[in-house]
Amino acid sequence: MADTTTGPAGPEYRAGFAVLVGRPNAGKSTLTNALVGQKVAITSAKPQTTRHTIRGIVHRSDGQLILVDTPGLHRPRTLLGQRLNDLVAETLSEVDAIGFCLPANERIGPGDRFIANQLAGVPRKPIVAIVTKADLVDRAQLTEQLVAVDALGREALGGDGFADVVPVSAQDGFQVSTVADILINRMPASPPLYPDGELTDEPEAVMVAELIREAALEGVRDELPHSLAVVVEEIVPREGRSEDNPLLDVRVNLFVERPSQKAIIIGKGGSRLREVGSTARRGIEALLGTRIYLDLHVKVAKDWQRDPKQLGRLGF
Ligand SMILES: Nc1nc2c(ncn2[C@@H]2O[C@H](COP(=O)(O)OP(=O)(O)OP(=O)(O)O)[C@@H](O)[C@H]2O)c(=O)[nH]1
Repeated sequence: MADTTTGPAGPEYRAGFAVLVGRPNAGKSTLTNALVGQKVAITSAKPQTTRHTIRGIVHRSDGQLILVDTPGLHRPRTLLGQRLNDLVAETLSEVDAIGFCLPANERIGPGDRFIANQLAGVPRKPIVAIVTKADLVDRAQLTEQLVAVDALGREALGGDGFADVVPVSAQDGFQVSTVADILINRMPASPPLYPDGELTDEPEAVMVAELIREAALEGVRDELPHSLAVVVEEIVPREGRSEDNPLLDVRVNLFVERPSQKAIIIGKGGSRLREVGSTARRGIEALLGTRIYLDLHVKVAKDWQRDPKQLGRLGF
């Protein structure tokens, strides 16, 4: 048997799972990308350690940090919100550390307090407060926010509060490696859980949907935050193509809630949708390693967030 605490860098090697939580727009996805340093790549290796979607893996000589997904912690206003919260609670109980993201440029609000109180219910888990978007404030404001966040931790969690409070800017790279240091230090001693170079094990269709969602939201995030669902209907090889020149047909539906949102996605004369299509297509071709024909349809599914049947169809 191999020594289970020895990794490439010797006995100090650590590996485990972390999740980033925080209210919508807190900067979780941007920080994940900055930590991982790349977008997604496919992997076939799947250790049986987690049932959750892996967003990315930070590989370092002293450890490995596996960032699992949480769809965001929301106040349960809608049915979708409740389902998300159940999922979040389950994820929180299974990770080794939690990173709680709070933007430096916004006052701590009821949404943050709600999440802090939820975190207080997770037993004996290191919770690191990450003050994001540090580039948007000056030093004095940043200090003030760090103090306020520290106070929130003491108030909500009791005792010393958060395990750490750290500022970061994912945008200009300030302190990104410090955040990785702090989280890796909270991981158990363990050999690497994934081979190097493998970033996520999301099924291809989920990653295809994510690339399209990202392209579709680019520049219009404020207008369409949680009202866009992307469903990959099929990914099939085009018939009659030779083996050395394959083409995949990728058919995708984008669901929005209102005709006005459909108009935003499509743009004047379809110009925006064409742009979304070509941006997403480049990403998908790189991901799948083959040329694709991308067929995008935008549909209105009224109030889909509140309809259990629709939720099932959309994969929630
Ligand atoms: N200036 C600045 N902007 C940032 C930084 N990190 C994130 N942002 C911006 O903040 C917005 C929200 O960032 P996301 O990473 O999408 O936030 P999120 O927490 O994943 O959001 P949800 O998916 O809604 O939960 C985006 O417009 C980002 O470009 C940062 O370090 N500096």
